[in-house]
Amino acid sequence: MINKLVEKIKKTGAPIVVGLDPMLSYIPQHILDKAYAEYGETLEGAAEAVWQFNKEIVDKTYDLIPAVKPQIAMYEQFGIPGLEAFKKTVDYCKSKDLVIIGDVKRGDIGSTSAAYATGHLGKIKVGSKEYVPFGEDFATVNPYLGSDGVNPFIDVCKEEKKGLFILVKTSNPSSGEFQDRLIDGRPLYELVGEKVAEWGAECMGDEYSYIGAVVGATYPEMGKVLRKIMPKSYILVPGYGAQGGKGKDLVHFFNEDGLGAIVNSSRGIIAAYKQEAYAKFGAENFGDASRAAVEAMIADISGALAAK
Ligand SMILES: O=c1ccn([C@@H]2O[C@H](COP(=O)(O)O)[C@@H](O)[C@H]2O)c(=O)[nH]1
Repeated sequence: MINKLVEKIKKTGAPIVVGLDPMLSYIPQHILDKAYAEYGETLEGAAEAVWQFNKEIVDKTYDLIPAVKPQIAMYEQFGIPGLEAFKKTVDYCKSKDLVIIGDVKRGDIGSTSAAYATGHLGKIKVGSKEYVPFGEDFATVNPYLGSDGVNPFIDVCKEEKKGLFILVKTSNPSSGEFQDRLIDGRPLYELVGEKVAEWGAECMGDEYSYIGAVVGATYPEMGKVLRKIMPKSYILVPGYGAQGGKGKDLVHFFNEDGLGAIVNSSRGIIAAYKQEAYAKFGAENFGDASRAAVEAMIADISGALAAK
């Protein structure tokens, strides 16, 4: 799957991911009204609105982008209907040939990680039948339980040709509380980065490893150091747009080949119609606003890379 991701990035010229993080407050009223008319003001109604919202955004952007990143928390908040909307979204994105990064941030003791890995990246046998539970291509993994919490994910990736993005340095303001703590004079995130490079070396695709890392756009200096520590790992970079990251901050997340990083924006794309810059589209045309925001993001990042 890493080969497909790299190929799609080269083909689109867009090292970006659209984050499908739907909140009811981002969904235009006409979509909510229609879903509630059909299903009532219920979890089912909310999940239907989420699905219709996602579908329009995917329809308006899929030809520009290599990948999407549905954030499972935004679906879990609507319970079982929300998870059904997550699965429907994954399947729809697959039908559009997009690479799907499940932002699920899982990780536990080995036996539990194995079940998470099966659920998100693998297949499950039930009697004589085999099922694909959620079917993402990549999953985000929390490595802070250590190798035995990560290895079951790697095993499923090897079997299924899938991939991981392992949390190394997260984009949030307090990520330094633990991740920047010094151990033998080195910040913890660097040690985790070294471990990602080690795991990744055993899991090479054609050019890059299918074991990647998450490093926040909000910490460009650390991104520069981590790029060197993990030269063959793709870096998923959240924190662009709504969290303040800009193209010019991100150039050192990329390798000299112009590859090696993929930048996520969620609210900045899916709720673009609420921003002044895209207000002219109006809520009715929110998908067109998202498309314009994707185009602006591509121009920002490729402009910054060209000026590097
Ligand atoms: O360090 C991290 C890891 C994951 N995320 C996730 O990315 C998106 C960001 O959303 P925006 O609306 O573009 O801010 C969201 O799903 C986070 O859970 C992150 O932000 N930082």
